[in-house]
Amino acid sequence: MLAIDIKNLSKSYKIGNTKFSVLNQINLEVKQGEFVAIMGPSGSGKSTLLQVMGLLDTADSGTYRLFGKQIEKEPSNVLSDIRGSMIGFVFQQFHLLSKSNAIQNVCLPSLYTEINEPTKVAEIQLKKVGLENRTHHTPSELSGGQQQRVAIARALLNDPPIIFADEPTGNLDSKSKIEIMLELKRSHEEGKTIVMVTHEPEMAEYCDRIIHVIDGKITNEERKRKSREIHLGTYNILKRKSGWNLIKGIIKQSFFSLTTNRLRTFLSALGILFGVVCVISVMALGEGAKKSVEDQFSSLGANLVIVRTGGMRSGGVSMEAGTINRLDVYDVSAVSKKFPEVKQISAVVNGRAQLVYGNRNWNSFVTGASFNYESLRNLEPTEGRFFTEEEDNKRALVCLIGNTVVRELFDGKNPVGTYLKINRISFRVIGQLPEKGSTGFRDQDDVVLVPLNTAMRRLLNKDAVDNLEMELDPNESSENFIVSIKRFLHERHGTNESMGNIYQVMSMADIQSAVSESNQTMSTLLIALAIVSLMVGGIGIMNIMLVSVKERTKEIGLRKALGARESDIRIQFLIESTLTSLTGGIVGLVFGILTVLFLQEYFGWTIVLSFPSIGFAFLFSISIGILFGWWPSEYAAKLSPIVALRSE
Ligand SMILES: Nc1ncnc2c1ncn2[C@@H]1O[C@H](COP(=O)(O)OP(=O)(O)OP(=O)(O)O)[C@@H](O)[C@H]1O
Repeated sequence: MLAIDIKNLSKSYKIGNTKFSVLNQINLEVKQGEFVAIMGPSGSGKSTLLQVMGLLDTADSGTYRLFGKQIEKEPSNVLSDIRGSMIGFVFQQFHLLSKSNAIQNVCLPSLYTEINEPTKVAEIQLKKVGLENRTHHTPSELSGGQQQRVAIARALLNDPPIIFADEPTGNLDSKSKIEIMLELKRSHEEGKTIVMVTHEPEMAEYCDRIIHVIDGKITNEERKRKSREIHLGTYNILKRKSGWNLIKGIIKQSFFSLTTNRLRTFLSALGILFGVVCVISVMALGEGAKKSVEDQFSSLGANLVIVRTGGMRSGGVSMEAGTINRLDVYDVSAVSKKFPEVKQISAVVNGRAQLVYGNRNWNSFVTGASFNYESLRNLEPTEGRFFTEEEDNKRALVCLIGNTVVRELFDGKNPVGTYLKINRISFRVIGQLPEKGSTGFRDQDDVVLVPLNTAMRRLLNKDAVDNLEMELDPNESSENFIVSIKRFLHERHGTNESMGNIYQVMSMADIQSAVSESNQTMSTLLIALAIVSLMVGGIGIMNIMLVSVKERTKEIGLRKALGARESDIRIQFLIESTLTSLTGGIVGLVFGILTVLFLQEYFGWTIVLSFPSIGFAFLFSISIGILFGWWPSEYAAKLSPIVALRSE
């Protein structure tokens, strides 16, 4: 069986609309075990012929059998597998990976082809080429001759039956040229078929046979010596690596490539990092805002509805809310009777008063309400007790005070049992109200609470009440209730809608859902912005990946020459972009959590860090890596091996 059997092979290159014929009806036979040199003037087509024979390029017409296997119609994956298992390449420019050391470079083919104990084989090959003391040197730490010897060791790793060498001595000094030729000769003596392109007659002298090519045609042949006849029979093709074994190797390579280019990796991960910090913070703040709104409203009381007297038009003049009080204490029983859905109700009066304790003064807000105000407004005292119905009926001089008043007048000490002057009247403090916080425009803890009748008759001198506050059955629609109660109050007080918005009714549940809705809109908007920033980060990754593909085009060509399939290259670049965005995602996650904790600690903002938001940011960053890495990976995968190897 012939090693190479070429019949009527032609190839042309197209530049613009013009076709240039490079190989013209080539017929060539190379026996197993031959050492053949191809010579000819520059531009005659020697390298093109070698590349077609090495399956790095394809011919336009003609037939080609390599060790009996018909090549022309094979798909690119099969060609990759044949290159990986049957062919060794030695190039003029060595094509070593600059960041990998000698042993790593020699082992590279084992990434794609199943080779037994590749490191051991690599060490043996490096020893054979006299580099046993240079195994951990990178190409920049080796001479040109030594680099080419590493490349020869690499070409021999998979023990291929044939080696294609394109000007292997072209870049070397005369001493190194001889060393390299001796290495090739040794391989030849070990049974390899070698086809070498050279323009140096001295180098061709090492070969058995010289083929002269001029203008894409074989013009003549010279036989230097008789070749040893070798018959390998059917060559036992090495298997391509597959499954986890293959992926594991590619992941290792990706890690290596990312860690040897740390700055580039860091810069491309930066966009994702900021994006994830934004997503985490915005989601935590959004959830926090939602929670604080819920807390605020639940502290106001369950399903609370407040009726207050609004403005009224008098002779065409609109008057301010609360100008005319039409509500009275009798409305309480009337409403309870009329509306069974009202579970409890209290009349409320408000005013301001001067408080004096010892030599301290404080102007505060006074509220008068019924004894059931405790359950209506969730006001269970933190110290002492609430006033009773009896105390309300007797207009007792007792009060409960809010936290701000306790702080201003009592230095935060328990005030229960002391006497406090409210508008010069002495009241006994019977309880301290729970903390309610600020609603934004009013400090709800700056308050003194007294029984309704005490407030109306002894403190504020009011006949009318300011508000009716009630708890509505949660199963009732507050919308219908608001309409009914307004109508009822108009009827009771002889007023009507045309007189103005006399009764203003607020349902806390409605207000809460309105506030939550606007919060939701705000956080959706912010999340959208954060996602846009992640996208921008993704575009950053894509740009850097594209630059990286361009920069590493030769490396891609080399990997393909050594047996990498399109899918292997695609996976490698996809893993690189995904690992980059994942790194950004993980670091962003840590910074995001720290940012959120910082905001909570120093600004006192309510923050809710939820696992779904962390998971979302994490998964999103991986997806960005895959999404934006796809195009550069596809571009790299589709590069033709020879175009990639020849790129500048
Ligand atoms: N990708 C390409 N596109 C267009 N023309 C090409 C391409 N590659 C090679 N050529 C042309 O094909 C011809 C043969 O090139 P090839 O590299 O095979 O020649 P060679 O004999 O090896 O030359 P040298 O000894 O200078 O390397 C040259 O004229 C070259 O310009």
